[in-house]
Amino acid sequence: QISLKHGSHRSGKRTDATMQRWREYGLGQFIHWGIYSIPGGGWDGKTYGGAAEWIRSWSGKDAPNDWRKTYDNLYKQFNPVDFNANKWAEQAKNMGAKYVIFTTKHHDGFCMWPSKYTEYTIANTPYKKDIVKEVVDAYNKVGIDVYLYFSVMDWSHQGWRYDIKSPEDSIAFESFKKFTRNQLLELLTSYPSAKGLWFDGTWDKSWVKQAEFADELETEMRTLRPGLIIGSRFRADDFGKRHVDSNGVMMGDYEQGWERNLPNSIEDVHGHDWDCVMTIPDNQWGYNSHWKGYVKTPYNLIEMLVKSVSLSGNFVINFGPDGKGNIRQEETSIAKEIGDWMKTNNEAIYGCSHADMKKQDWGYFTQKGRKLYLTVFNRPINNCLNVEISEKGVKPTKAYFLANKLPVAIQDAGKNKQNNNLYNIVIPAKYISDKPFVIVLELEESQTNEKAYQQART
Ligand SMILES: Cc1ccc([C@@H]2N[C@@H](C)[C@@H](O)[C@H]2O)cc1
Repeated sequence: QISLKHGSHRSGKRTDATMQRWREYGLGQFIHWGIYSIPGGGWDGKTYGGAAEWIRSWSGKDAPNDWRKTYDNLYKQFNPVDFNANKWAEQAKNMGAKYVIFTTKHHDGFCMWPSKYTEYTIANTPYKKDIVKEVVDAYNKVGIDVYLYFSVMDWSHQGWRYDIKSPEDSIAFESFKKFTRNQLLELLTSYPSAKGLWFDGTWDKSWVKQAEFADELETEMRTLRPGLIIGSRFRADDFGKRHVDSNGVMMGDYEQGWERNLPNSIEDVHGHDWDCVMTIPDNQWGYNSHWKGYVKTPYNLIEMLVKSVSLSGNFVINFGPDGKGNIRQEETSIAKEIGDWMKTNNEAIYGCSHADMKKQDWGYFTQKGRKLYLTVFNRPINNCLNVEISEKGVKPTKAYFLANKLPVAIQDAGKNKQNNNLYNIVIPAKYISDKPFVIVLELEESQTNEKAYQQART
């Protein structure tokens, strides 16, 4: 055990109601929207390869000439006339999202709210209005909780440094730390209904060296907003360790490392709360006019959602509106397909978590109380869903389609070598589905188990 002043201040999951609400979300929406959405990954008719929200950092042959100057003046033309936060919120509601993570400030430093601490904000654009407020109000109105994405790394600020290598650097970075604290407190006081902060841009050596400052700032924010939810990506410990401290204990309230990635087993989760944030194309968060490579289908995303919940995590799908405030057609149709699926099957998602069941090839288990939800992606040729119950004295008593409650047969398939009970859940051959479907399996303590309990009691 290494003694740490600025490591994790809590081991194990948070047990308060606010965190339980977070745990039950299942599905979230990420929105990356900012000045980078105007170029959309290209300029002067030429498109570039990297992630569109990083276009300010491109240079040389990878960017138009005189690019930095052009980029830093883009805000003067930012006027998203098609933006309608209520339309976005409605679409997210219909998709089945329970929370949204919205980019208040990405790495380029442009603020989508009228921050008092810099001129580089929405207030100084033709649009003028407070976009963060419009998003917070519209999403809250339809019952979707709002989380604010904030990039600590801020390329536009004079005091930002990648590393601190000289007295000048440390003086400059002190001004940057003050600025960062001011903006975070400003966000928390301006948008009191925001439930949490989703931090990014915290890998720079300069920031990793700020264990004490970041720890005190996190405490200050949690004091200002009791119940505030902050992930593992905000700060580093005394020795620069991030996400988990030098004793291997996670910092923050949930693991934020699953970016464009998913755990493969419950062991990978290490008992933490976690979210996976996922792009629809391979690796574009901000609007890119030319999606290159594979674009995930609604069913790829639904499988990732069900897999996330089956491993007790939340799944967050990213949308990148364009410079005029439109959500692109590909994202709209994906939101619709997922929403249609969720309307029928959301009972297998909301409030569900990992079931201590052996993973089967046909799909995933999620669980809520004594109900198991079997979401089938790979229907077996013989229509038998194998289920193996290791918990002694527990047996399935009822099985039915979630969609229409029609019963499904349960076959006792004996025991395996490990003496676990095997069952086949038999899908009627005539049942046809071109979409993943859910079967509910109700479990009960079997009589033998209760009898044993009775004997023990007399
Ligand atoms: C190497 C790398 C740094 C930052 C990112 C940012 N995190 C995502 C949530 C997006 O904001 C992306 O720009 C992605 C990859």
